[in-house]
Amino acid sequence: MVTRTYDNSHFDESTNGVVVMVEPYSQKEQVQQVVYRILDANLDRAREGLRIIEEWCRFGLNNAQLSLECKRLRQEVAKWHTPELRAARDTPGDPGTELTHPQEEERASIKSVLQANFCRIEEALRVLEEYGKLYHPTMAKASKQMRYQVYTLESNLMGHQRHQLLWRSRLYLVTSPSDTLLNTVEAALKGGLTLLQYRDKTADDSLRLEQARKLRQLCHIYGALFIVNDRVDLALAVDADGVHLGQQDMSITVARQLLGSQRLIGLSTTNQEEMQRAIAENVDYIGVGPVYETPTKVGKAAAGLEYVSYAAKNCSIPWFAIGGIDANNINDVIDAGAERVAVVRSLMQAEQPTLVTQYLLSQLNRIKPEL
Ligand SMILES: Cc1ncc(COP(=O)(O)OP(=O)(O)O)c(N)n1
Ligand SMILES: Cc1ncsc1CCOP(=O)(O)O
Ligand SMILES: [Mg+2]
Repeated sequence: MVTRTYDNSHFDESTNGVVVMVEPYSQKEQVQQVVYRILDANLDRAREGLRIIEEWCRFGLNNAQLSLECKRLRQEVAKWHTPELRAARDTPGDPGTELTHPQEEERASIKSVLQANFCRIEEALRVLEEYGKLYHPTMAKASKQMRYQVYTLESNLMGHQRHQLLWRSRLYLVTSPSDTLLNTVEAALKGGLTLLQYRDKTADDSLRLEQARKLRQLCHIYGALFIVNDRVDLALAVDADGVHLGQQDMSITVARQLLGSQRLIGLSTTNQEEMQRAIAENVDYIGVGPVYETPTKVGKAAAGLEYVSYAAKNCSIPWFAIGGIDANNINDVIDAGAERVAVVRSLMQAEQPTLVTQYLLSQLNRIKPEL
């Protein structure tokens, strides 16, 4: 009887404790076995993660192109999962099956599910690349290539999600400095807000960074988009969904170079020429206003409801009417053609931001509920 074991002594109950001839694994074979187990586990991990992403692309987004890319990657991973690697599996002897982190048991949103699984796939592919070098150099190379393809998939998918949510968003809250900043924003998010801009023109950078981080986290939990006003560096530092720029801020070309194609760039416009230029520059959305004069933007002349009507007829990208809009006049702005509005005071100074959010949204949703 030849029994393989990891150590050199072996007690076999079937022979009543009589030590039988054991042919131990050589050290080289033992190491090989461990490498095979690592490869087996990580091939599984990468494939499972890809399947989770694929399900969202297919059923959540109905996106054939993204689904196909997941499937292709999954099949490429499966190609490397040979019977010899599968044979090395030892689930009962794997101490890792019991280990979970509390964060794995709870996810705040689809975005968190996707991000956690992208991390999982990328880690698994990195492991396959390193340990694959001990197995098959071609596998190591293929794993590296797949990891870069997964980064691209992640960037495309996250960009797609952002754009979809932007198009669906009808109400945009632009913040102003407030002692109750986080509470007010959270109340609006509870009311259904899906788009937030952090705007503070006076705070110093350390406070801006701290507040932007907290707001980004809050938006993440509620599945809302988080945009930073004026500052591309701050947007990148907190991994925001995008930036909002004015006509006097950094150029769109430079901002796009810094932010890439998957993050959002919004631009303020006050007239037809600025709107046409913004569209030509491929911004993702524009602000249209100020519709009314407003103390939030002192000294800026109103563009009026005429400009709102022009936007309704001529703007091919999402646009948000902004400036002096509140619960009393929102229907005039809607009647002029607006489907989306941005507000500061109406929500930041509201006693009940959740209710005001719900009311503004209910008015905007009256027009085309399917947006
Ligand atoms: C949605 C939206 N529209 C317009 C503005 C104004 O931007 P800008 O002209 O750069 O002025 P500041 O906000 O920087 O004072 C905006 N912030 N958001
Ligand atoms: C930032 C900005 N840009 C054009 S109007 C405006 C401020 C809008 O603030 P409010 O909603 O309080 O009138
Ligand atoms: Mg600005």
